[in-house]
Amino acid sequence: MTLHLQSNSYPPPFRRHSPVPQPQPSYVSGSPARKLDDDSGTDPIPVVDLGSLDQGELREACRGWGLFRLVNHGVPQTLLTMLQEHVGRLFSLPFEAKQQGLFGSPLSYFWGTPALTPSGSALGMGPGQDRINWVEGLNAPLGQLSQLRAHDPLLASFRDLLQEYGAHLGRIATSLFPAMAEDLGLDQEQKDSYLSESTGFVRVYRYPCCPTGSGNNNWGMDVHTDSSVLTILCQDLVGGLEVSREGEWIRVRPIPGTLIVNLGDMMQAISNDEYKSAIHRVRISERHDRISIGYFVFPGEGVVIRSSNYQPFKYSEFRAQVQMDVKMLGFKVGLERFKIKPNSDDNNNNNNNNNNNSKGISSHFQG
Ligand SMILES: O=C(O)CCC(=O)C(=O)O
Ligand SMILES: [Fe+2]
Repeated sequence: MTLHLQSNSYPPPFRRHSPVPQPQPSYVSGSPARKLDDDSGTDPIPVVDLGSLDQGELREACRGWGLFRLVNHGVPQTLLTMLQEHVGRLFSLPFEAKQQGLFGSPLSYFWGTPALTPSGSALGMGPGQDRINWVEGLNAPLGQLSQLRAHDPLLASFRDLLQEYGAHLGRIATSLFPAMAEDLGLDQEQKDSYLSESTGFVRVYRYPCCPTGSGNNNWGMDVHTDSSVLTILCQDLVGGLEVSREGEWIRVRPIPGTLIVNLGDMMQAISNDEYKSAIHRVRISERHDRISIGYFVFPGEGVVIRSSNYQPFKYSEFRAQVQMDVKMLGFKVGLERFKIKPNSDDNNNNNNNNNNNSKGISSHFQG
């Protein structure tokens, strides 16, 4: 009975590939760690300690990687564990119920692609996008969570956990950003407006396992950059996140109790390309479903980003352009659309139609 229910929890294309699901690995730190993705226990990902922020380390990580591991972040381990377990329970509910709006506004359920419209529904696939991503998710705008009519205790406790988690992540983002702004020499107005806690949202994901893993060029999430200023990820022990560095794919190993911060496109633009928007992807596990929780934060509503490599633009314009590209071309062109190109008409005109040859690496986006 339980197994029957669990296998029906998957979106149909994932079912025939999903063997009897394996038990979810526990996220509990301090318990004998099941290092599912690990053989050596270390990786080269830079570490930043939020408890005693070292400007030099932060600077190196932002300039060289666009991604780092955050320790001493102050989010209680019990909260991380409870949220992970809760997310696992929500995704094990029957697929049809999830698809038919079981969770209710402002939560929205999606699968097959992380590219969503601003209201949170999956964006239709464009011409080049015939492959689905092996993922299902729930989008949760933190500012609207109080509107959630939690008729079910499972939903009510999910909302409470998300609110508590969101407050912590807002604290982390607003502690990290001023240090980055300082390093970049931003003025006070830019420091105050380029990251706005009120824009934060959370996405929770389940990546179903697949016996062939990513062997058939099937990805949990295809190679992409995030559109955010900052993204902060909490992953379980299954692993699969990979970041590109100097042309090499590097595994971002799951280490209990740590979070992963990655810089998004808005941060790259704000920094005039001094910082990198991390290019990353998610590999599918052959044996275990994977749960992860992403927090995304953006510039304030209506704020114009100014930097010498880019035309002045608002995040809302960037997002609209990305949506159009994904729909029309099947992939995200991203920052290239807004880049000022020397000796091109773009400098005198708008450049929105001129970059169809510059295929972005990203097929997906957040926002
Ligand atoms: O699940 C992960 O580890 C990464 C998710 C991700 O890249 C995204 O949501 O943009
Ligand atoms: Fe991402």
